[in-house]
Amino acid sequence: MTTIEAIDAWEVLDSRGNPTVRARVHTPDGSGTFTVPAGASTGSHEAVEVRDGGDRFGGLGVTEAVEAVEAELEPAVVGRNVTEQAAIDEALLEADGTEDLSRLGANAVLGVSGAVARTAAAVRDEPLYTYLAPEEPGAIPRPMVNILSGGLHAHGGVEIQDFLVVPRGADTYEEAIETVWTVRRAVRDRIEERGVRPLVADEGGFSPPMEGIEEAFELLRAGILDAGFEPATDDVAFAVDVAATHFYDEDAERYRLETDGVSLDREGMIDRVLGWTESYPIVSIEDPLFEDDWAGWRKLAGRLDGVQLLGDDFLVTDRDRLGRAIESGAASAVLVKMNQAGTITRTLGVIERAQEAGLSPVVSARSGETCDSTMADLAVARGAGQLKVGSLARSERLVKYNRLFEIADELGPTLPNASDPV
Ligand SMILES: O=C(O)[C@@H](CO)OP(=O)(O)O
Ligand SMILES: [Mg+2]
Repeated sequence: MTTIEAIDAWEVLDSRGNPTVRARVHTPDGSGTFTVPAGASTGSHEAVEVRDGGDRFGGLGVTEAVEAVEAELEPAVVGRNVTEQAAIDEALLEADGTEDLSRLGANAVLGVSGAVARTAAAVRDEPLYTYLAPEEPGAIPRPMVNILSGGLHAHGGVEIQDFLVVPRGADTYEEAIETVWTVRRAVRDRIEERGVRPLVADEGGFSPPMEGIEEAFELLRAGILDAGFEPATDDVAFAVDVAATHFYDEDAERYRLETDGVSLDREGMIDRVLGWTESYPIVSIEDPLFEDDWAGWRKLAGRLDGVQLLGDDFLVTDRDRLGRAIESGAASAVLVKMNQAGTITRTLGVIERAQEAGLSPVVSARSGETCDSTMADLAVARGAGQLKVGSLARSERLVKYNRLFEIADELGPTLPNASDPV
């Protein structure tokens, strides 16, 4: 048994330059650190991060969350065996006392929970991806990689948040990354040819001016062809994170797609999404409808054929919402973000529940990231099959992609079968 002796926490900065929580767990046999990411296009049902308000860092400071780690969470876990992740996470939830972790903050709680997992793996002298595995770890996940960005991540531009590519024709991780790198380079060249600077958004995707949403899809298609691949579901496919909640006008019940000059009701939005899937080789579509439109999601699920319907703001890595989606058939995949759940144990529970029910878990980063690679190990440990980290640029993204190169070297580079049901 290795007991937790102490926990430290600091306010550090994330990839947007915003304050976030870093925690370190100390034991006699070693220590481990975890740094918490933060979303911009957050779902309203996710676990709540605590920010200070007031003048410090424009109200975004996390001193209260940092203090909560040392004042309330440390006493709740000191003396416990560091490998008892589930019991420790339960104690953290009890110390907070709210379902959404809004008292002490999901950023405080996850900081400790993540650092406990990392410390336990270090103490056992094993990689995190085997420590977090039930028995054997799974394969390297197939990445879906952001090429073009819009919505809240681009601070203007198209409303659709992520246009991604999925290297479905690649058999190995290395081949997948090289494929996407080539496509990204080709898209960058096309943007430059238009006399526009290829500046990147929060997740490293390009965000050139667009006259319509179709133009973004066409740019992806052209980049794939320029790179020598086929824009096709079995070669280089498309994925989209619509993040529709963030351009939905709840009062008017309309989706305002200003880039296309339209304002759509639910039926109109469903038809538009289906139109995209008919025109382009889309294999995965995330948050195409408002986060609380359960009836709309069910309807769309019934009309999509062979396209993964992925819930992010809709399911918020929450067991209950996932359970409801499974029962009602409202989604076929769940995005998994540790800080939406708030603890490692809750996150693992969501992955397990999804896998039992035949839904695909897609392990995801946040738009405000840190150079913490835990999510890469988590995805491998649980055989999640798919991973969404952002673009092949910016170090907070690359640390995850590069961690997978290391793991691939140890475990073998083969990706899960691309023809598995999406
Ligand atoms: O919507 C998403 O899937 C994520 C990552 O792309 O964004 P954010 O972290 O801002 O919620
Ligand atoms: Mg999303």
